[in-house]
Amino acid sequence: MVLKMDRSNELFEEAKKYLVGGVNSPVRYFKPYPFFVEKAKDCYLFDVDGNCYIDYCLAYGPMVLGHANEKIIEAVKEQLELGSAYGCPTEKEIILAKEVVKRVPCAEMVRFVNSGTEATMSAIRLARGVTGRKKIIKFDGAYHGAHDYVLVKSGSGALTHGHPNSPGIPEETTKNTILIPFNDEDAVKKAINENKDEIACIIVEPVMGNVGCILPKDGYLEFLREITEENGILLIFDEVITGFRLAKGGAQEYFGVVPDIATLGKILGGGFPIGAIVGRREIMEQFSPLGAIYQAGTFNGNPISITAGIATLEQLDDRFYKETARTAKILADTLRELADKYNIPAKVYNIASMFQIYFNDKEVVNYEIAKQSDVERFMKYFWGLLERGVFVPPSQFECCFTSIKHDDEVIDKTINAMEEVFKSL
Ligand SMILES: Cc1ncc(COP(=O)(O)O)c(CN[C@@H](CN)CCC(=O)O)c1O
Repeated sequence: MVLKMDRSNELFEEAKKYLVGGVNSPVRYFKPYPFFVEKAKDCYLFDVDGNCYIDYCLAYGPMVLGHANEKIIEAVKEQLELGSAYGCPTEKEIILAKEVVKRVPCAEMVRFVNSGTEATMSAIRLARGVTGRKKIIKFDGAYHGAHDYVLVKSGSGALTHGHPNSPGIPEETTKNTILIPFNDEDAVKKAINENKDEIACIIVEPVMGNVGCILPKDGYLEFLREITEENGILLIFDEVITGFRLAKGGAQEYFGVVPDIATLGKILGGGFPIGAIVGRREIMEQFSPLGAIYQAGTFNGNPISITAGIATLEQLDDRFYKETARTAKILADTLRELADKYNIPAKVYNIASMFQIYFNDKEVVNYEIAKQSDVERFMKYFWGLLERGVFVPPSQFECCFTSIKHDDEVIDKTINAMEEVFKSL
């Protein structure tokens, strides 16, 4: 079965002349060339060759209400008539900030920015400014956006395309970034003991969504909370993926562990650019203009993203969380059953609406093990699904997501496609 992709191929040839790799974000690039999207609605993407795909990528996470959500469109259309950027504060920023504070356990105050990258970059600066310490701990394979502090042993596209350590970052910067394996308590203790009183923060994805889907071991997040408190280290939960996805209050609510600072993005913008840093008042008030730690942005809190965010959060009700978790579990269980039925070594992980399969016979508890997965077999799985109208992110080191629009009929179609693919894996 071969997909008709002639127009995408033409566009790709044209795109490559002006856009590096024909794309504006490396994760969107896959060989021989990506499909180009014409439009999207609910759980579907429609490409320029007339192909329709059930979408489990959801633009790498934001589109949990489905594409072109009517209430978001209506709210944003109304706002567009009132203007799109004022350079002045608005009431809507208060409204959304209050909604975030209501949901996110560690949030007493909010600073809106325009991407997860800006959020984690500013959160790390905040931690360093507040503690007066230079060093940070991040975990092998974690991806916290594309900035200098964290592009070391990074996941997501950095790992997919073979450059987890990006060139162009001075050693003077990265020497302050301590790398350790996820889910390894001794490694944390050792790093802290070897860098006594020098570590400003530990930044962690509570569930690692950028090397596939790696869950924290029981008690691991609680352990991080305790050991950071004991050592005057600020704990940052990077909830750009897990925020508002695992629960209304994200991973903090789901696991019952409250960090000092959290970073948010993706879902919060309802399909428009957004990021946020949240935390306790005495920490957040050290940001400019009250404090000296500078953080700023032309489009910070812009009326369009804020409007979309308000319209999004109000739709994330109990049914949303129950349904998206149910469908993700059905698909994860299906993948487990198919791997057994066709005798293919695989491990499948799911939590709330997140799931991913690793073609690996070991339990995937960290980056090193994830990297041993059979990525060639994964891409065969990817193409097999795509040819059957199902789009998962084109990398073993990304995560799949369900939306509220992935109903039982869509799930059944997906299961049929998965069954067909496993026959020839
Ligand atoms: C946990 C986490 N933290 C920060 C970021 C950076 O957010 P953005 O700058 O892409 O909005 C991300 C971004 N995720 C990737 C995909 N896994 C974004 C996709 C892309 O780079 O195009 C993230 O997952």
